[in-house]
Amino acid sequence: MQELHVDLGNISYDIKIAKGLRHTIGTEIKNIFNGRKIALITDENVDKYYGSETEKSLKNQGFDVRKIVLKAGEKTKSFNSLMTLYNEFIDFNLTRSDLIITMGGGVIGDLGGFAAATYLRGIKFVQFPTSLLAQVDSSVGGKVAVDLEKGKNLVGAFYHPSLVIIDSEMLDTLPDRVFNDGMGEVIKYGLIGDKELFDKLYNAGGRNDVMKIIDDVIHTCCDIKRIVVEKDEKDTGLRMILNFGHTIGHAIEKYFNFEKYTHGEAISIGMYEITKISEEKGLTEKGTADRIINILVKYDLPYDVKIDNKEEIIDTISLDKKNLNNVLNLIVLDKIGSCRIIKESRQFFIK
Ligand SMILES: NC(=O)c1ccc[n+]([C@@H]2O[C@H](COP(=O)([O-])OP(=O)(O)OC[C@H]3O[C@@H](n4cnc5c(N)ncnc54)[C@H](O)[C@@H]3O)[C@@H](O)[C@H]2O)c1
Ligand SMILES: O=C(O)C(=O)C[C@@H](O)[C@H](O)[C@H](O)COP(=O)(O)O
Ligand SMILES: [Zn+2]
Repeated sequence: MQELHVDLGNISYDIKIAKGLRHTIGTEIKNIFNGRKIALITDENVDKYYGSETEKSLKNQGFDVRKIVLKAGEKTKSFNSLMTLYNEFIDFNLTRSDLIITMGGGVIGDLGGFAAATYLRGIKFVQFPTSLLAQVDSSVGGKVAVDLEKGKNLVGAFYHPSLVIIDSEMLDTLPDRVFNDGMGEVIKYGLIGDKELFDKLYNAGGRNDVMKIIDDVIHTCCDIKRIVVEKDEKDTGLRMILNFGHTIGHAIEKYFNFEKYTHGEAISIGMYEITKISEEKGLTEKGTADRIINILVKYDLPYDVKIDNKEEIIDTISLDKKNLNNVLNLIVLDKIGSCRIIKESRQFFIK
């Protein structure tokens, strides 16, 4: 088992990473929770593979479990789903001494985490991430949210889990497209802070090679995120680097109505596009954008996209949460493995 401790004073928590950990989830939960009721939130795909085993493992420890299964996909990260969850919690008489577990990808983690942050003004929750993206990124750091029609994660909170349980064997049931989507965020970690990780992924042959070193890859990404979040929990400075590629990426997701591109795909385009611009402006080492294309192609990730209405993208960028007083905080690479935050206006995106 590999373990990390996110040190945030009285809201600190552990991240546990081990193959097969799902089989003992009941015991892991028993170690950190002495209440009785658990609302287990998941989606229909994850439920199909892991729903009954997880429920059984929890019930074997004496917990009273209510499994709530939502539709899969980004559109589930909505106020409608929140209402469904709140109503289920009330029906189950879930109280502040009880627990929520989010078992799924980033959609279930972000939505269920926000439900946990707000129901009864906050009840304890555990992240049990099942997609690559959720295991390397979204389950850690406490950003929980829902989307609005106007954009991504526009309503949310910083609300940390009490524990993160990661079993990389669960990635075996991921469709290739979803696995590669998670690789978008993994590549981000290499680009912003770990050239060695980037080189490993660049030289790997694809999914099978990555799976040979998967626990180390997950540990490396979670550790980078842990260090950043410990220094800037509330995203007022350093944490913005975790948003590399997201200014454009989130706008692309929204432009295509959250249907055409997944999050990892959209930020892949965002990472390439911003690097192309920053390289042209002499802010980034020459050749970096080409290396980004090469690695994205290896994982079947897109890097460019035809946009008819560029104004709309730029308007959405104005809603980016890193914008303060009309100043855009953008993340650009110095070179692979190193980045910085720059302050710009929307002119940056207009040639
Ligand atoms: N909070 C954060 O810090 C943070 C970080 C990165 C991304 N995000 C958010 O995460 C979301 C994307 O997460 P995602 O890519 O996990 O999407 P997702 O939750 O939609 O999962 C992707 C697909 O994989 C399926 N799936 C998940 N685990 C599976 C498994 N083990 N076997 C088979 N199928 C499985 C799901 O049912 C879904 O169809 C976006 O909303 C993004 O904004 C949040
Ligand atoms: O944890 C962070 O901070 C991140 O920026 C991680 C991102 O990968 C993630 O997509 C996050 O949800 C984006 O946050 P937002 O503040 O831009 O909504
Ligand atoms: Zn992201």
